[in-house]
Amino acid sequence: MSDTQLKFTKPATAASEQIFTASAVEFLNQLATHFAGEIPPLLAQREADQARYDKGELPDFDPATAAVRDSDWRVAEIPRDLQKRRLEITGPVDRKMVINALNADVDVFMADFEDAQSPTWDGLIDGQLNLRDANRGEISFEDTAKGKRYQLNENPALLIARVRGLHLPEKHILHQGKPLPGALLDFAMYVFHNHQQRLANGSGVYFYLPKLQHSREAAWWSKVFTFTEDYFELKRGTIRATVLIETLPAVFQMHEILHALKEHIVALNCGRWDYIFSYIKTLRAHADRVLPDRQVVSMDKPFLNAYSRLLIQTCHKRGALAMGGMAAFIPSKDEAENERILAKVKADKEQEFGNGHDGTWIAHPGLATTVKEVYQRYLGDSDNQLQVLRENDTDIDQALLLQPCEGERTEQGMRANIRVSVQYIAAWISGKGCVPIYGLMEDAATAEISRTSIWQWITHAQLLSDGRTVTRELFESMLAEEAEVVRNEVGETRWEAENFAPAVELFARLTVADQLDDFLTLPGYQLLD
Ligand SMILES: CC(=O)SCCNC(=O)CCNC(=O)[C@H](O)C(C)(C)COP(=O)(O)OP(=O)(O)OC[C@H]1O[C@@H](n2cnc3c(N)ncnc32)[C@H](O)[C@@H]1OP(=O)(O)O
Ligand SMILES: O=CC(=O)O
Ligand SMILES: [Mg+2]
Repeated sequence: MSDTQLKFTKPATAASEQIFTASAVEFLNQLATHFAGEIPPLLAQREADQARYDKGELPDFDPATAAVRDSDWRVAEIPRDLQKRRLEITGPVDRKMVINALNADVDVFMADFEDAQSPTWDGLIDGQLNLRDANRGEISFEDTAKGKRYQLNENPALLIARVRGLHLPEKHILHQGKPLPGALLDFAMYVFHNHQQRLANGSGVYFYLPKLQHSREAAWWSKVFTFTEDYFELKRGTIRATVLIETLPAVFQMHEILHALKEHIVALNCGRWDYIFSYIKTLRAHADRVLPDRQVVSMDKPFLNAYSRLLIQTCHKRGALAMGGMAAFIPSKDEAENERILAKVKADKEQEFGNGHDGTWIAHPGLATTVKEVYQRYLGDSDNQLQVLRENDTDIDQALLLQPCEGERTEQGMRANIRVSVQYIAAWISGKGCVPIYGLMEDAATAEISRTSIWQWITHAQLLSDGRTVTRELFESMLAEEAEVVRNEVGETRWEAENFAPAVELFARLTVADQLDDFLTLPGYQLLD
């Protein structure tokens, strides 16, 4: 410990001392020393790729790795407890949510340090403690206001932790004077505090990896996993990953990503919301591929259905599971409205299981029964649909994956994007990474679609359905009006206490900028903690 190159910028607390023990810090220091320095070049490569797309090139399959796509190989065998993942609930890592999710009628709980989690220092530490306690079966929670006690039921769901993306720094720990990559921190502490318990439970240490853009990033994770297994003298493959295919460049790299991680990977997942965001971001300079209203961009659109089918074809050929994604609807207390919501969720999940996905996501336990009925019809007694090979899907090429999405751009759609962006950014910089807004689950990925859509409409001077051109001035006048709408909706007390004014300011700045900011969470992070 004495030669650690890590410096903590926050004073220790009773909670942080349980996570940052001397041996945990030593492991983190080792990981950072070996691997943190490789992240800036990986991020620089993303920028270099983007510069080519900005000059007119389009993402495509890489001819240099044709041999990986064309040759025969399979990923390592999927561990028994990861073969049945028909329904997964996701949620941030706060204590009540963790217990409710593990008790839900689902196979897996994806505990999220990413899209659904605003990375406050205290929230991250609590999250690690909550997952440690959950793995030990020792988690409980007392809601004194409601007089309700929460504890784990028998046979809780299987826990998979999602770490932050490679772009997000952790400013409260410096390594050699620079912020540590957030992903390394989340990964290191989760492995350190849980590997023994999870092995004792007869399982392994399981992760979701978000927002990869290229197989070189998967190769980096493979090295991190291998190093970690050697460090703790764990059998190769104790650590297993599910990789989200949720960036446009990554859809052209799926075989390569599976190959780079083939000793550790078990599945790919259609992270549809970030994928749509990435479509906007990657093709920001392409005026012929501007997306319509967010509500129109659903998974039955040809470019998104092709993405789902190609992911299934790729995974099943390689012996990996193909997970579906998140329908963002959440239940309503209004009965008629709830019926409409459940019908939409059902239709969405029908398409996924009909395509051949092995499982899917829900954001709320109230959707479990509806989705269960769907997967039971497709899977019967089977754990998964690995036998669905989609070999006849020869139509999926670059043109289809990038096909422009038809649909209107409306004033109503633009105003909804504004209100959602303001409310989500306010929540995020107040420490809440996932919130219900107008009947939808909004998290970092869905909110990114709202704010980048408007940037794209302004940048490419799009026409609204009423004939008006979207300009900065139009946006600014709508923002002033919609901010007032939100202010009336949330009330003066919340407006003042929950960072709505800084949210409006940040959102306005990002939306009228000449250059598109890659992630709202990067400038947002400067306002956090
Ligand atoms: C694009 C992507 O990356 S998707 C993945 C990331 N996003 C997510 O994980 C979203 C997870 N979902 C959520 O965070 C929540 O459902 C929200 C914020 C959208 C809505 O939460 P709430 O406002 O609490 O909903 P609501 O009041 O209907 O909740 C009812 C109960 O269900 C529980 N609940 C709701 N969602 C979840 C969940 N995902 N996991 C576990 N429990 C949940 C609540 O804790 C509450 O429990 P209680 O009755 O014991 O108090
Ligand atoms: O992480 C999931 C997504 O849809 O984004
Ligand atoms: Mg995502």
